Amino acid sequence: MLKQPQAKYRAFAPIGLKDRTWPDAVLTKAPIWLSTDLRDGNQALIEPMDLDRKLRMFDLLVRIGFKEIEVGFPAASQVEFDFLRKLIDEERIPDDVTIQVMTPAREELIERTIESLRGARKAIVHVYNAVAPVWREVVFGMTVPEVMALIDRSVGQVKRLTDAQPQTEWVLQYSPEVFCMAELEVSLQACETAIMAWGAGRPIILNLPTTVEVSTPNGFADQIEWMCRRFADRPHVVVSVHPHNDRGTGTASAEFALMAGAHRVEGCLFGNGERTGNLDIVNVALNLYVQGITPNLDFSDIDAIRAEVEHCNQLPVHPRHPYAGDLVYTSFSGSHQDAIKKAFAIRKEGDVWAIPYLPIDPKDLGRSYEAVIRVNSQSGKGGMAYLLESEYGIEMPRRLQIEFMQTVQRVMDVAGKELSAADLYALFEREYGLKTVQTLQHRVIEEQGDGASASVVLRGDLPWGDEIRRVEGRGNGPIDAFIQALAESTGHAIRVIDYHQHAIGAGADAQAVAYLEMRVDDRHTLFGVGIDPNIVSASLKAIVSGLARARARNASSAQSDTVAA
Ligand SMILES: CC(=O)SCCNC(=O)CCNC(=O)[C@H](O)C(C)(C)COP(=O)(O)OP(=O)(O)OC[C@H]1O[C@@H](n2cnc3c(N)ncnc32)[C@H](O)[C@@H]1OP(=O)(O)O
Ligand SMILES: CC(C)C(=O)C(=O)O
Repeated sequence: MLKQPQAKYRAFAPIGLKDRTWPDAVLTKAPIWLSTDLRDGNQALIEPMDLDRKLRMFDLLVRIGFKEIEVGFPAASQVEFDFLRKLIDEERIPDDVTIQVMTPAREELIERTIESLRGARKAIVHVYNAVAPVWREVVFGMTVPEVMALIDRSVGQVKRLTDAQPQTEWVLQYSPEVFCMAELEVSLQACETAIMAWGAGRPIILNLPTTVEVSTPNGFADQIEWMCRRFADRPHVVVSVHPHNDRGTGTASAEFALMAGAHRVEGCLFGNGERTGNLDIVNVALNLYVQGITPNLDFSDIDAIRAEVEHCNQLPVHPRHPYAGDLVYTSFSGSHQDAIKKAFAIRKEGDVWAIPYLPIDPKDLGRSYEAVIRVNSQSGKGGMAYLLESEYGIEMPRRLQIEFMQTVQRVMDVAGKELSAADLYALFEREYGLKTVQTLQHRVIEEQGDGASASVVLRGDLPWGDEIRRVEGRGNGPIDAFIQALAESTGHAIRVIDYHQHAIGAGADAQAVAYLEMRVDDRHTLFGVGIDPNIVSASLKAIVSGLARARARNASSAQSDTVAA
């Protein structure tokens, strides 16, 4: 790269619209959308769509709800021509959908284009020619008056030919190509020439492209506001924009242009198109949606739409693509997961959407919450707890989350890869001995005391190493009684610090899960977890689980003492 890029590149000269109003405008409704997937998108593919893929794309666009679809460049090739004929001859175009076709301002191509539309109910003929200085001078070798004469001649020809096919309802679209790099007066003159040649008062779309994006989006917005002012009082003129994405700001250009007064937006699904692509219509439409504006396009099953587009274009959509990528609803980082989990926990059906880090409810686009949180080495307890709760119904108390996360982190540091909900549950089962702690055969006998001092006696068979010990204890409840029994039988002193319990599942399959934080032998503070269909058994298992973990810690510290010695 150059140390002095100014020697090679020139900054975009601001147009200096001092009384601009667009920055204060607020979007309140969706624009008219035109999909150019079958034209600008198609012309940029490594392998342009064949007939079958074109038909699939057309049907998809209709299903999504596009009312204006640019179906191709019929003079460019036989496939394009045949595709258009198929749509018309087989009456595949719904009554509320208007097709658009594109042609350069060249006599023989205009003729074939109008010919290709014979029998169409309604059609937009899209004529374009470049108006910016470099194109005028280098590509066409034309002066400004010569460019205007070309427009006048070409649009005049379109008018004559379309007048001769009165069974079709015709609209002209004129695009001053590379509008964004042209002098505004020249673009205006080009548009006025097209209007006059078509017939003042007849419906016309003036389509203003950033054929190659060259400025920050505010520059484009100034240009659009300048143009819109000139057409403000002409109801038959629709001002359209056609942004590309060379600077990565196609979406912003479209949105600012709408704020600046444009009525219509052209683009492609997921931003396919020349070079860095056309404007991504899905992006702009869903940006409106999350502002509470109906976009008039339906992306309820965005994954199916994406798969169909990937098939037609033979190009993948990036996993981080706005709204549609595989990873865009997934949080890996701990603090994000924590915030999402907390917000989901208090959210009620019908609430306004206010989930941190998730600008849209994935369910509105047919995505599930399953992939919202994924756990890797960047994650914290919130994400881990969310997965265990959403997939296994485990509602860990906060201090247990902190404790178990240390185990998760140790495993993660070694494995270095993502842990699924199933991996986490397997780890949880192992850590708290959920499979190994056996059901304790027990009986609880309530003793009637003098009112305030009622107590219970618990008798049970405790699996202890290879033997089964008969234990008995008395306390103010089954947990207390069991702790007394354990102290007598095993010598371990246990004090319960905290206790949580809830049900998992419902009906006959319901299980109780108990989480007990305990102090064992005045040495270890830790949790035990027990799951059992019986509430008391779940608690007793939790105590055994905690005691087993404390004894394992004793054993491993004894081992390291031996090694150290
Ligand atoms: C910004 C855009 O996306 S514009 C859309 C561009 N899309 C396409 O080009 C896809 C389909 N195109 C094609 O199949 C072919 O290019 C065709 C059939 C249209 C024309 O093919 P060819 O006649 O071989 O010409 P070629 O492709 O080389 O185009 C260049 C010629 O067209 C002229 N031209 C380019 N754009 C225009 C225009 N809008 N109006 C009039 N003439 C134009 C050029 O000046 C050049 O003319 P020259 O040969 O006299 O110097
Ligand atoms: C609108 C047309 C001419 C176009 O595709 C462009 O300028 O990018």
